[in-house]
Amino acid sequence: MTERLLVLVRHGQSEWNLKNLFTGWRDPDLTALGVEEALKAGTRLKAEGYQFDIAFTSNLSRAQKTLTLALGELGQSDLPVVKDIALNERDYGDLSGLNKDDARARWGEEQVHVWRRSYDVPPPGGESLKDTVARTLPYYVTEILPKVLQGNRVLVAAHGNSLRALIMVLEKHTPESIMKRELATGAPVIYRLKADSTVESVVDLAG
Ligand SMILES: O=C(O)[C@H](O)COP(=O)(O)O
Repeated sequence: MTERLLVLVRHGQSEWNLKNLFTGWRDPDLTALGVEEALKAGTRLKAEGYQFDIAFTSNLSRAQKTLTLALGELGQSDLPVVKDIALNERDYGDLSGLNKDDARARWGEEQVHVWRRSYDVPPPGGESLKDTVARTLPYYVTEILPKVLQGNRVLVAAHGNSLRALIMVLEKHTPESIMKRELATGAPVIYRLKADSTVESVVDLAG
């Protein structure tokens, strides 16, 4: 039977997650905790018996490092890895590098929440989740999904919002319900797809 396994994992804690800064396309490294979370993602997947045929990641170091560390724990350091800018984090535009609490003090709690979690309101100079879906979904459909449907076991290491963009489609969220779908750092979300590419089962190792 064709397995159609797709595992998504958000990178471990980054230096800028720790400093509470909007990150987007900026490229901070993982913290020591982030390294631990990435290793734990690999050991948890290994403990549950998962192995992969191909992995995808973004052009940003925090996701690439998370993938490398997880693959090391899985004993799969030589797995083919495809890196693409399409899986980068949502571009936070002018907010990039600003402290999230300072932004709340300046623009108000409500406005900052809208920028961070609404579907179609972009932060100044940046991408909304809708914009992020517009760049990640075509990549998913043309590059990732065909591999899954062919029976390859696929691991994707990327970012909170580039993965929420894919999850919106996979889990059929509405613009309202996606606002509440959070993704923990380093916690794999395991999907089995049906032959028609819809989701048969999902297990979020965060919850
Ligand atoms: O880019 C960032 O700042 C984070 O990775 C995700 O930020 P968010 O929690 O504001 O979506």
